[in-house]
Amino acid sequence: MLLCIDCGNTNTVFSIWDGTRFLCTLRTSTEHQRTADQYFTWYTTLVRHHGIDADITDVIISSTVPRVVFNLRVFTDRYFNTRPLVVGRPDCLLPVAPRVDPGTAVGPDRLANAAGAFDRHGGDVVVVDFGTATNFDVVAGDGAYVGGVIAPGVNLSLEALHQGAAALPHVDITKPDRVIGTNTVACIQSGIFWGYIGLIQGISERIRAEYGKPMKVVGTGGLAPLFATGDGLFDTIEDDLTMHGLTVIHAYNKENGAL
Ligand SMILES: Nc1ncnc2c1ncn2[C@@H]1O[C@H](COP(=O)(O)OP(=O)(O)O)[C@@H](O)[C@H]1O
Ligand SMILES: CC(C)(COP(=O)(O)O)[C@@H](O)C(=O)NCCC(=O)O
Ligand SMILES: [K+]
Repeated sequence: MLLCIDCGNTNTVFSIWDGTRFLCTLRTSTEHQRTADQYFTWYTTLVRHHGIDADITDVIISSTVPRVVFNLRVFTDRYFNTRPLVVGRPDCLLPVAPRVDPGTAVGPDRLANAAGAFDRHGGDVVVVDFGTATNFDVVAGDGAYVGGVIAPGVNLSLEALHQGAAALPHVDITKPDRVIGTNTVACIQSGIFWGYIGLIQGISERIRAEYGKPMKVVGTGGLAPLFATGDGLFDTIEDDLTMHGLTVIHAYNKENGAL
C-alpha cells in the first residue's frame, strides 16, 4: 500500500491508498521539530483506531516546508523500510514537466494538483487550493503546470487583521448573510468572506481571459466548500485532489522504473 503525505505550512496530512481508494486520512499540525518516532506513535494510534490493517510498501511526500522532509524520511526509512519519493526532487519523475521561468522551484503541492487535475479532467483547468496560501494553479491542455497566482490564505488574512489592529478580535470564518456588518465581528467576517468571493471570481475570470480557452475551475482545500455555497465559483470541489495527484505521480514513477 502507498502512504501519501501532503505537508503544508499549516497541516500535514497522511492518506493510505490501497490502489483503489483512500482507506483513511490523518491530519496533524506541521512542526519541523516532530521526530520520526513521534510521527510513528501518532500514525499507529490512529490507524489502529480506524481498524485498518495497512501494509505500507511505498511512500510519497509533497512538502511545502523543506525542513520537515528530513524527519519524514527517517520515519519512512525506519518504520516502513522504504525510501520515500519526494515530489520536486530530481529523482522524482513528473508525468509532464512544468513550463515556468527557468530556475523557478514550483511548489510540490502545485505539481501534485496539476497531476491530479489532469488525470481527472484532462487539462485546461484552474485549481484553486485553499491552504495557508490561496493558490491558483493553471494546468494546460497537455497536463503541464504553467503558472498561476499566490494570494494570502483565508486564515492568514484573518490572523493579520487581528495581529495588526489592536481593537480587532480573532474571528472564525463563516458566510455572513449580509454584506453590511452591524458589529465588529460581522464586519470582519464580511470583509474576509465577500473579499475572498471577489478574489476568486476576479482572478478566475482574468485567468480565463488571459488563457483564451474554456477552462474548468476546481476547488480544493479545507475551506473550498465554504466558498462554494451559492456563487457558482467552482465546477467541482475535490478535497482529495492533491492526494490523488500524489498517487498519479507515484504510479508514473513505478511505470517508468524510477522506483
Ligand atoms: N474545514 C475547515 N474549516 C475551517 N478552517 C479550515 C478547514 N480546513 C482547513 N482550515 C484552515 O485553513 C488553513 C489552511 O489549512 P490547510 O489546507 O491544512 O493548509 P496547508 O495545506 O497550507 O497546511 C489552516 O489554518 C486550517 O486551520
Ligand atoms: C505557495 C505555497 C506556500 C502554498 O503552500 P501551502 O502551505 O498553502 O500548502 C507553496 O505552493 C509554495 O511554497 N510554493 C513555492 C513557490 C511556487 O510554487 O511558485
Ligand atoms: K496544501
